[in-house]
Amino acid sequence: MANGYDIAQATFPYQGFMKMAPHRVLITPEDCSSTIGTILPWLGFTLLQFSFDVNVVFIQSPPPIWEKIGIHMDTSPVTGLMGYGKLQDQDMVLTLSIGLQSAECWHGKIFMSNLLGKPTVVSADAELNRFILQADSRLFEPGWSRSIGEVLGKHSILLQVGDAHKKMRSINLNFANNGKLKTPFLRDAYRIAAFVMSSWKNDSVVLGKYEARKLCFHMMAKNILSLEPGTPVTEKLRKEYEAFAKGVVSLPLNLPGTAYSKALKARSYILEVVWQCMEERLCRKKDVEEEDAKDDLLQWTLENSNYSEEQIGDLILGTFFGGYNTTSKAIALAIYFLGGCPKTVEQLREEHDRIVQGKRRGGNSELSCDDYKQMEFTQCVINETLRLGNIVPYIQRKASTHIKFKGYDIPQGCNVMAVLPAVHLDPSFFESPEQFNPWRWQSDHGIRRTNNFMAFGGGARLCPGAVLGRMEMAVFLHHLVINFNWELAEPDLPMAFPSLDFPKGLPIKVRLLSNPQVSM
Ligand code: HEM
Repeated sequence: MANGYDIAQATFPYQGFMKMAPHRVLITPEDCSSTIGTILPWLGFTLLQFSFDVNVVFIQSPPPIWEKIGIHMDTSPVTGLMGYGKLQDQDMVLTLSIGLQSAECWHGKIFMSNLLGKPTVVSADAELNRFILQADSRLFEPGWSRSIGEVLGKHSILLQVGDAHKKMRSINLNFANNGKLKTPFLRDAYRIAAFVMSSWKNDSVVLGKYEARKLCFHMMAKNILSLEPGTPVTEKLRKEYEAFAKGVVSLPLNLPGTAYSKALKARSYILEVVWQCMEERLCRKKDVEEEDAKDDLLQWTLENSNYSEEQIGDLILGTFFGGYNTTSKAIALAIYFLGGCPKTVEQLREEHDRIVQGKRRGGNSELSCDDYKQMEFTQCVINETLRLGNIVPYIQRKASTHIKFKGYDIPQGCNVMAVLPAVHLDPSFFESPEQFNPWRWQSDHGIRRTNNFMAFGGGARLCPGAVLGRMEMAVFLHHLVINFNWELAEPDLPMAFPSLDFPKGLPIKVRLLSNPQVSM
């Protein structure tokens, strides 16, 4: 790849699923019942899931014994729940599960395993993944883990089926509709990104992960509850949301100190804030003049749905989670990838400098919808970040009925896990998949389209915030490249225990460009 940057050579651990071709799956059932095959994964899994902070420390200092016997925990988002290693020179992958069979054998791209004690069909196959995503909702229902249901709430959109799902989805689609993207969202993202970066001092170190989270949090807080950045209520809510987000994918152990129990506490606090906002709005409703009415998700839902207090709470928590967690991780990953790829930054900067010059000529200061449309290379960078980054590494469903697919039987009631990175990192779909290469997305007709790109899911549950998430990423990158140079202040690899994160917060050293393009 002429322009590509080889992430693999930059010790970026994203190779996990590429080892998964059937002929490389060599562990036999007998090996599975060995001590290494059962105790280690079990122990590993328990510890890893116990608390996110413990996870990170644990992974960063693997016991030397692991190295000796040739097992290393794969810290890649690709194999979030799995350990990968070599035993007697044979590749093996162990699924880490708490069940009777704590280790399973891998047999090709579609296989049965036992995850968290539940029989699960794991699909690393592009066709089956598409089938799962696109299938009629009568075939598959949501199969997310208990922690998701309990932390996000029983009315969460991720758990809804049939008409209840359609109804909640239409509220989400209305929230993130294209019309809003053109004006309020673009304006808010522009201002909030400028606000976030205005505190970056020349030659200082900032934590990229938290800076990205600030943008995404404030975007959601403003457009969901009309909360402005910087107020005490917003800041307290932001802290609680961090705890909440960490517990969504966690072992449902309600013991003091676990990510799960912290998330449940945070959930109660956030719901109190939401309900208080609701009450204020309902009390003021009659007195408020039409033009003073809030234009946010809460107001829209109050006026246009017959949802209960509980349903509104879960809707808001879910939209917040969807909009805040994923997009901020995508932005942090983009900062990380771009930091190692100066050619991309150069081309990105050219694109954004051109936009800024155009704006100056037209006498505008903020970004317009037409400016956004010109960000073609930026969209390639975003696609590539999402392909390689795999922020949502898998999608969980449950077979509602007995399903046959290409000679495989999926029993009714069985969990199904569509592993998205397996497709995104498959060399038959993406040449040199381990390379961060935004140019792969360019084509003579604009941005290349492929049904092997599944970062936003697909079908009836396709992410309703995809366009909004992309726009936030683009606006953040706009401010970043036209104002700053940056580099990693110290090594910090993205890890996936249990969900993608930068253990040190992605410390980057930022330098103001000598001719920054906008005043912040
Ligand atoms: C880069 C950013 C994002 C990524 C990678 C992403 C990814 C995804 C994926 C893969 C799904 C499908 C889940 C499934 O099939 O069960 C999904 C669903 C969802 N996303 Fe996003 N998302 C992003 C941004 C956003 C934003 C900004 C919002 C907020 C408006 C949002 C709200 C949602 C909601 C509410 C769902 C559930 C949809 C349903 O079940 O019908 N997402 N997202």
